[in-house]
Parts: sequence; structure tokens; C-alpha cells
Amino acid sequence: MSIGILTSGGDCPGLNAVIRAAVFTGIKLHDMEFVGFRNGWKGVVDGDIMPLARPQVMGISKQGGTILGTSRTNPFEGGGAERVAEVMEQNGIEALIAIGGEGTLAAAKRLTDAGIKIVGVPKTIDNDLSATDYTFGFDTAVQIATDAMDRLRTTGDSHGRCMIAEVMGRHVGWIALHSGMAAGAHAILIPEQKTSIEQICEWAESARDRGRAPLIAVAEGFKLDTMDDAHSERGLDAFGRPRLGGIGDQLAPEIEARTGIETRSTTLGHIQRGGTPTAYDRVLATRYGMAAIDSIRAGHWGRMVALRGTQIVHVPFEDALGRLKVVPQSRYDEAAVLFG
Ligand SMILES: Nc1ncnc2c1ncn2[C@@H]1O[C@H](COP(=O)(O)OP(=O)(O)OP(=O)(O)O)[C@@H](O)[C@H]1O
Ligand SMILES: O=P(O)(O)OC[C@H]1O[C@](O)(CO)[C@@H](O)[C@@H]1O
Ligand SMILES: [Mg+2]
Repeated sequence: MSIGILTSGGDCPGLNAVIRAAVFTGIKLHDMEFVGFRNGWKGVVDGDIMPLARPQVMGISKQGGTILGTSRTNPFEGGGAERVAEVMEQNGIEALIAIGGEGTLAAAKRLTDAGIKIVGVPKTIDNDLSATDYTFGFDTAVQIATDAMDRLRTTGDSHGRCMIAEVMGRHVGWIALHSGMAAGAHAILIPEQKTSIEQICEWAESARDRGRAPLIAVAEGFKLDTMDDAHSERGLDAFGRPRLGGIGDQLAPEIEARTGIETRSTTLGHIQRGGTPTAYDRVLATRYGMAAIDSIRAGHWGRMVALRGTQIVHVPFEDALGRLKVVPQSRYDEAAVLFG
């Protein structure tokens, strides 16, 4: 049996570990063969294929990014299910493993509904996919953000400054919540919780009054209670999504003017998505890659692998689509006890 693998959407540490585990397991246990599609759905509709055997995947689980490349191409704008079926047939490929976020899986669902055999593997550093407890890449992003905040604290402490660390999180605040808790931030600002500038300044002043240099973790998608949309000053990306980033720089002068505490902001940006995955993410990604082969063997088309507690399960694509896994009020309230 010959399987095609693609990675689609934003990259994420651990993608290569999924690819390696799927290829090794499929070859070792089931005599499968693999090819890679370059650059997500673009490679599928263009028939842009690369070999994927042991030599291509050995040693890659510690490597960031994706050896296959990625894109945000919509397969339905390049011929849709008919074209995908044609490319698969021309290359003797029976099934696909699609590794991606909710957009990639939405495309995969439509293709599966049209008869293409696809299993999915969820990825995103944002950890915002429903139906799985964790996505790989999240732990790495949290670790990078935590390291950065630890560093911001020592320089902030030395100068008595308020330091703002802006992390990714377009719609949800999981990275900000976890890294902010880990680093002991005095305020954590997330997209799910609009907050007033007065409240943020109160937290900063309370930390300062106890002799601490305030540390504020903010997700790029955070909105003040006076804002309708997330801060975006760099237009739209090629797919019409606002380019986020810069809310920390917007907040810093406001906080400084209102509190008199010198305030500096650092935006971590894509540093959070690059480089070596943590051991946790490598293990999760490896288990997902192995489970994707189980899905194929069982003919679980239209399902993605997911983590429930410590178990890997197989859930329908639709369970992961349509609604994001947001930070629940209880998790925010728990963290907020220690703000200020
Ligand atoms: N409902 C859909 N039907 C067909 N194609 C879709 C659909 N939704 C998204 N896509 C295509 O899938 C691509 C990948 O989706 P998206 O850019 O959201 O990345 P993702 O896989 O969700 O990863 P992330 O958003 O975490 O980077 C989109 O750019 C779009 O071309
Ligand atoms: O790399 P790009 O395409 O600018 O996408 C950035 C977005 O991707 C994510 O990292 C993952 O969805 C978001 O947190 C962020 O807003
Ligand atoms: Mg998406």
C-alpha cells in the first residue's frame, strides 16, 4: 500500500517527528510505501512529490519545521477532489495523511466526503483544536515563551521596569496562560478575556508597590475592553487574514503614562514556532504518527488522531472543526488569583 503525506498551514515543531514515526512504523510493521507532497495541498494538486523512505526521515524528529514544506493552498481552488484523485491514481497512492490545523482538516473533510481516503493529524502551537487535549508544538512554544519571560524578568528587575512579553495566540490564549503562569507573570492578557487598561495598570502598580518589576504576558489576539478587533497594523496576509502582532507595543506607552513605570515590550513572534521540539512534543508527535498508521490499517477515513488524557484516540474530523478550544473561564480565574 502506498501512502502520501502532506503538512499544511503554519509550521510547528514536531511535524518531522510525525512524518518519521508514520514512515518507520508503516515500513517496519506493514510493508507500506510512502511519498511526500511538497508544500501542503499545493503539492497534491500540482503532483509535486518527493520520495519518503528511511534515508529521508531518519534522525529528523528533533528537527524543527517540516522537511515537506507547507502552504495555505486551498485544494478546491486547484481542481478539488477530482484533481486530487487523479494525482493519487497517477502515482499509485491509495491514501493520504494530512497533518495540519483546522483549515487543513476542513479541506480534508470535504475531500473525504468526496471519496478520497484521508486520515488527519492535528497540529498547531496555539493548542486551539477541539477534540484533542493537546496538539504537538504547544509545549515547545510554551517553553520558548517561558524562557523568554524568565530573561525579561532579570533585566526588568535590574532596571525596575514593567516588561511586556507578547506571545502568539490569534484566537485563544493557551500559550500566554501557560507561559505566563510558568514565569509568574503579574497579569496574563488573553483573547477570551477583554480587560480594561485601568485594571492592567492596577496589577502593574500592585506588583511595583511590593517591590517587583511587573511582568505582563499578552497574547497577540488580546483586546482591551475598548477594542472591537485584535490589534493589526501590517495589513492582511496572502489569505486575507489580518497580520497580528504589536498589541504589546500599543499597551506599553499607555501603561507607562498612567503608572509612571517605564515599560518595554518584546514580541516573540515566529521564534515560538521555530527550532527543536521539546521531548514532550516529540513523544506526542511520534505517537500521533504511529496512530495515523493504525487509522489507515483500520480504514478510519475522515478521522484524526487525538489525545484524551494519556490515550491516543481516533475522532471524526467534524469533532475538531467548527468551534475552537478556548481557555475556559475557570482556568483564567485560577491564574488570575495570583495577578498583581
Ligand atoms: N473549509 C475549507 N475548505 C477547503 N479548504 C479550506 C477550508 N478551510 C481552510 N482551507 C484551506 O486550508 C488551508 C490551511 O488552513 P489554515 O491556513 O487555517 O491552516 P491550518 O491548517 O488551520 O493551520 P494554522 O491555522 O494552525 O496555521 C487554508 O489556507 C485554506 O486554503
Ligand atoms: O506565520 P503566519 O502565517 O503569519 O501565521 C501566524 C499565526 O499562526 C499561528 O502561529 C498558529 O495558528 C498563530 O498563533 C499566528 O497568528
Ligand atoms: Mg487555521
